[in-house]
Amino acid sequence: MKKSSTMICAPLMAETIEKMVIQMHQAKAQGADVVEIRLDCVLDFQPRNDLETILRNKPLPVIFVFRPKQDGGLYVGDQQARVEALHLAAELGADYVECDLMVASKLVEENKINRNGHRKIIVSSYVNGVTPSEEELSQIVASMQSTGADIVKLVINAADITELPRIFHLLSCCQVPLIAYSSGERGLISQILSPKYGGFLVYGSIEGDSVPGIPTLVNLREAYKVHCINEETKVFGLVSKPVGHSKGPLLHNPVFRHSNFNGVYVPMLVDDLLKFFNVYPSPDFVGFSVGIPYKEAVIGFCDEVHPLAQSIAAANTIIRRPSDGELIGYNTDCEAAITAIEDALLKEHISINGKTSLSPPLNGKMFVLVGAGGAGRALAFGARSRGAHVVVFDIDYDRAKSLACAVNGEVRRFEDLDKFQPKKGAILANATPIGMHPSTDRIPVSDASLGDYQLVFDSVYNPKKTRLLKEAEVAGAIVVSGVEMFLRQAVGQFNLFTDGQQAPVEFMREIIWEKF
Ligand SMILES: O=C1C[C@@](O)(C(=O)O)C[C@@H](O)[C@@H]1O
Repeated sequence: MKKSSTMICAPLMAETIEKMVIQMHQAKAQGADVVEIRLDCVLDFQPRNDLETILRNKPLPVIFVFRPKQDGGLYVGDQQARVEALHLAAELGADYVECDLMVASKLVEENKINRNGHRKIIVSSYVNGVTPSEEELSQIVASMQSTGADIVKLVINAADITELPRIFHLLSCCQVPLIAYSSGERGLISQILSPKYGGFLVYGSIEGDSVPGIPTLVNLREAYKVHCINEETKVFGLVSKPVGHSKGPLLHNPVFRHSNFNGVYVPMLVDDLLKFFNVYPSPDFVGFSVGIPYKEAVIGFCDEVHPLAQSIAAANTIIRRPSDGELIGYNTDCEAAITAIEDALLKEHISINGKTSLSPPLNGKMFVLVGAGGAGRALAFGARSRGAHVVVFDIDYDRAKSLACAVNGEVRRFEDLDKFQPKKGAILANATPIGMHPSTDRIPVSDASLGDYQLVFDSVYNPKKTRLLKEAEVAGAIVVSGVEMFLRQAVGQFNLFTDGQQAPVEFMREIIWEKF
């Protein structure tokens, strides 16, 4: 059976009917296809009057929900009154009425007797604890369907991203229209990818009135372009922890659309890499970006590693080879960061000398690196390959030492960073997350020492201009934002994700600098 396309539903939880009416119109303007009216949130609810007002003013199809306290709603009154209100909603012409299993059979029965055409009953259930197995989930849905439900809704509370493929399986196999998802950051992709697996609808909140655990309508429409997702859509995920700071979805998704490439890029909050790669072997997930803190550890999960990533011992990109499903690791950070720094030095040279320099701009320079993790390794190898002398600082001295050794550089104690005297013309590069959103007031080096550097680079890209860069600019250094590295590594990833399609670089640059 071909499933119809997934709708976007805005749950509305205003306290007055007047506000509900305003919000229904806002939801429509923000791209909702249907609204859910939470009757249990309305103070002093007057069933007939209030339902009629909603139905008279609705700009979109309406789902009425009257959720009791035990299911996470606000209604504490009499059960009979609740069923009667829902029944009245159906009678007055609601498009959908949602109820819990407890009252489902009663409502379905009454609705059948008075049925007049299209109103539909959604029967919902909340599953707490670990997500049940695929078989158990199918049984739950079957028993819910046996109440006579037109649509079944299952809300799961996954504690780990590795539980979500069970939801995907359920959605793709289910014969009855099904809403199934897990809320929260760890469940987010079960919502975004619902259209791929044929879900009946996904939820998005209106701007300024966010609902915990679900994305906003604008996010669904604009960041994830969920209306463009279908069965064939290829999924790319950012494997990271934390992941919420990433601007990757805001960049990759519009670029996929712009290039007519049927892909979606989603944040994947991964707690355990081993469990993750065991549970996500599906060919639907065709590629990954890798963020903190996994760039080094993922090397161990790749079947093959590109020589550059191998020498750096860190990957920020993984592609699942279509022919055999093998995972291939790449590093697009290295060239991204180094060319961003080189271009800024070349530009400076031209502005001072009026002509371009013939020698590689990093050759012979001191490159002071703070942070010897995955991003730091890429910077160190890149700087070394351009002839720079690398000095490494990290709070983990042994980690700094082993990186310094690998690039024939020097290691220094982290405590000595502020009083370190660099050579004239030295570069300072921050490859730690210090200063990243939301801890934007943090800085890895004291501002007093910043004037000693010719150029300061920060791999942090959110915010665009970190405190480190602001202070470095005041101290007179050339500054290079992590945004430039982020853009360039994403260009490299686009080429790999799309099997060689040319990235629309100018379009990407515009998004990054103007829309972020
Ligand atoms: O370092 C970064 C940033 C990133 O992790 C993100 O936050 O989107 C994505 C990675 O591909 C990249 O190497």
